[in-house]
Amino acid sequence: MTRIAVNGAAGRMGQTVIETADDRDDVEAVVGFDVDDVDQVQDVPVVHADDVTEGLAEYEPDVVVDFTIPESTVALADACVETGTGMVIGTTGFDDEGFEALEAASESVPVLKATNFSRGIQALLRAIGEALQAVPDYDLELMETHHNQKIDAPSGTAKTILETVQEHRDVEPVYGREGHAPRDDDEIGVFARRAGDVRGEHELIAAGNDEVLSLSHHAEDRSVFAAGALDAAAWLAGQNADWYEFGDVIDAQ
Ligand SMILES: NC(=O)C1=CN([C@@H]2O[C@H](COP(=O)(O)OP(=O)(O)OC[C@H]3O[C@@H](n4cnc5c(N)ncnc54)[C@H](OP(=O)(O)O)[C@@H]3O)[C@@H](O)[C@H]2O)C=CC1
Ligand SMILES: O=C(O)C1=N[C@H](C(=O)O)C[C@H](O)C1
Repeated sequence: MTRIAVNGAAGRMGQTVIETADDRDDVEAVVGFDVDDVDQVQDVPVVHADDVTEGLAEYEPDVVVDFTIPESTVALADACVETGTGMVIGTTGFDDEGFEALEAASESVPVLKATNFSRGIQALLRAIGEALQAVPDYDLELMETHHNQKIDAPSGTAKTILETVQEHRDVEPVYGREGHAPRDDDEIGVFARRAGDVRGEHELIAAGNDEVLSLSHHAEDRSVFAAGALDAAAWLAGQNADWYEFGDVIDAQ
């Protein structure tokens, strides 16, 4: 049984992670952290984020699952290094400095970061290289849609899709278009929509030669991300200090 802590316990994803963990017998949520003034989420005690180091020392989780904001994740990394706790990071929107702080933590504790913990997105990422090989000169465009409370844009997943495309095609992102903006051959339009409570939709299209290829994914519920993050936590508990990705968990099956 892997003991997990949940950073951002009172948030949309934090609550879903705690709920999902409750239905499983390989993980147990033992403590949550949040800046919100809550004592517990479901039956899990919640400690204020200011006291995260003390909370980790008291409840001794193997791994912290983090869905918060970059500033919180970076502060959490220090506490994880101090207490020898592994990190599963779902938070998106890091700048270079934040990302480097997490990489530094992975020299002391196991750190697994993914912009999307759904297995479908992992499959989509793996399909990109093969698809682009068959349509080398088609126009590429990338779109994502999320709920109206999402802070960062484009989504972390869209950035990962873009990076994966760039491993196969030399394209430069153009974020939205306005006015006279004719398309260059080597550009990829990137578009972010925010509306309602859309859980997460991503689509990469490749168009040319009188056809349109669409690689798309939509999440129907946050529980898909929670399930993947918990699979990652159970797997990470047995790993040494290093940097890991969600693909490592899938490859290990
Ligand atoms: N990788 C993946 O598969 C997925 C990633 N995400 C990412 O996860 C992140 C969180 O998303 P979501 O759950 O929707 O966001 P929410 O805003 O619903 O939840 C974040 C929670 O963290 C709390 N919080 C803020 N600052 C701190 C802090 N310093 N310490 C501890 N907790 C803090 C927030 O409190 P308060 O509300 O008071 O600010 C809130 O309760 C986003 O970056 C999102 O993109 C989301 C879904 C899937
Ligand atoms: O904020 C969200 O909700 C989501 N964020 C992640 C992202 O930025 O890609 C993953 C998922 O799409 C939901």
